Amino acid sequence: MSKVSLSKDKIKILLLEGVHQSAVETLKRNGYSNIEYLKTSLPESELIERIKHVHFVGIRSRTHLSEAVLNAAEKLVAVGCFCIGTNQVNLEAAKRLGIAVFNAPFSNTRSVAELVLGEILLLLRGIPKRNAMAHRGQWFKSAIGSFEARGKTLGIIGYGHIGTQLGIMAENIGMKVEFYDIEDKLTLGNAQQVQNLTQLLQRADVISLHVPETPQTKNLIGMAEIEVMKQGAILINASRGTVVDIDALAEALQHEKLAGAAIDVFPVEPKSNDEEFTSPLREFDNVILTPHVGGSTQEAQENIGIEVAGKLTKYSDNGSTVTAVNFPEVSLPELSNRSRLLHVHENRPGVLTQINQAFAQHGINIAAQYLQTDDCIGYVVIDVDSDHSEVALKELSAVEGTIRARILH
Ligand SMILES: NC(=O)C1=CN([C@@H]2O[C@H](COP(=O)(O)OP(=O)(O)OC[C@H]3O[C@@H](n4cnc5c(N)ncnc54)[C@H](O)[C@@H]3O)[C@@H](O)[C@H]2O)C=CC1
Ligand SMILES: O=C(O)C(=O)COP(=O)(O)O
Repeated sequence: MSKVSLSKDKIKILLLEGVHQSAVETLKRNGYSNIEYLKTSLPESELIERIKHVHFVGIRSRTHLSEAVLNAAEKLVAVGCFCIGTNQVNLEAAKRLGIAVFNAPFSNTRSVAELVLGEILLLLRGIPKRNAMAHRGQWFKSAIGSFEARGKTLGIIGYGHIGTQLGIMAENIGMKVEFYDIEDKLTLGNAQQVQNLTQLLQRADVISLHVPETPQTKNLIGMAEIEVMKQGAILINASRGTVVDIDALAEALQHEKLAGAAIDVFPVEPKSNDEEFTSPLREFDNVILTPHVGGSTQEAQENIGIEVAGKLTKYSDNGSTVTAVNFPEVSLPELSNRSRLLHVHENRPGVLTQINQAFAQHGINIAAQYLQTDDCIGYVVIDVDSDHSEVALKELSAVEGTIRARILH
């Protein structure tokens, strides 16, 4: 159990993977100056050492916050994922330890959709191959294997924030859009939801993946799925590397079942720009290979920096967990002339009663109380008169089932 009551200059923040400077500026503007900024991710052993002393950590998709890392993070209050995906964090372990995790669910979605649209156009025209040949001095002027996008069918797997935007843009250039999603979705434009994945694979000229990494999406596209795709179809994956069986894709390209592919994410990605990228796809001229840059634009990164740093400062300053991905969400008013106690506990019967009884015994008046729970933890926020705050924190910390308690003045 950790108890935190610190002035802002003592709150240590570790930012990894070169998050945008807008994050640093946002934190500083809010009074947080104790920031360590690294351009790379860190291997697990080094992370375990560094994270021990840190109250907030900011990462992108490359840093793995495993259970072992989180267990070592004795002081960690929250994690900021400066991206959409949170699969790199053991969310359950973080929750059990009372560590809130935030992300930026929208800020880079447009960037991914735009990149994919460009790739669709280039692949339908066979440009990646012609480009590679031209670089080698070969002149391949021919209409063979070169098509307009107009009238072709785009099959989107995962019709969420990215899939929907891509669908609208693709319709604007005359494509027919169909999608498969495990949820019933409001269709935008003239898109049509199909009932099963096989149907989508059979009908689409281009398949683009926009699902999260989950146990269900692991190898969602393998040999059997590629087999049912149209002869000469195109496959695009800018979601997560685990979603496509890369060996199956390489084989399909070898046999010219597929006319091309664009892959931005890989089962194993280099840890830094200095490490060599290895993949069986490197040999294919008709594959656009990009180094996980779907969301890497100036606009997206700047907005993400502001958004996630804003969520971290809000949680630190006022306790709000709105949009946390692994935590009960509590929206809180500004704190004025009082102290606020934040208490994360195991969700078991009687915790609130214990708190209220302990406060009553010590004559601590509760000015406001907010509670949200999920099946695993509860998060209660209590505003008290500042005179009583230290006693209140002591009492709160002694409550059975307490995971973390902290105080804000
Ligand atoms: N390449 C890059 O740089 C980036 C990659 N991403 C990846 O793209 C993914 C999607 O992003 P968003 O569209 O913002 O997410 P989202 O959560 O808005 O949409 C995901 C959609 O996939 C659906 N889905 C989930 N499991 C499915 C399954 N098994 N089969 C079919 N549909 C399924 C969901 O119902 C949802 O509609 C992210 O989870 C992230 O992994 C996101 C941003 C940048
Ligand atoms: O937002 C996401 O999920 C991404 O995949 C982008 O990851 P990145 O911040 O570029 O490492």
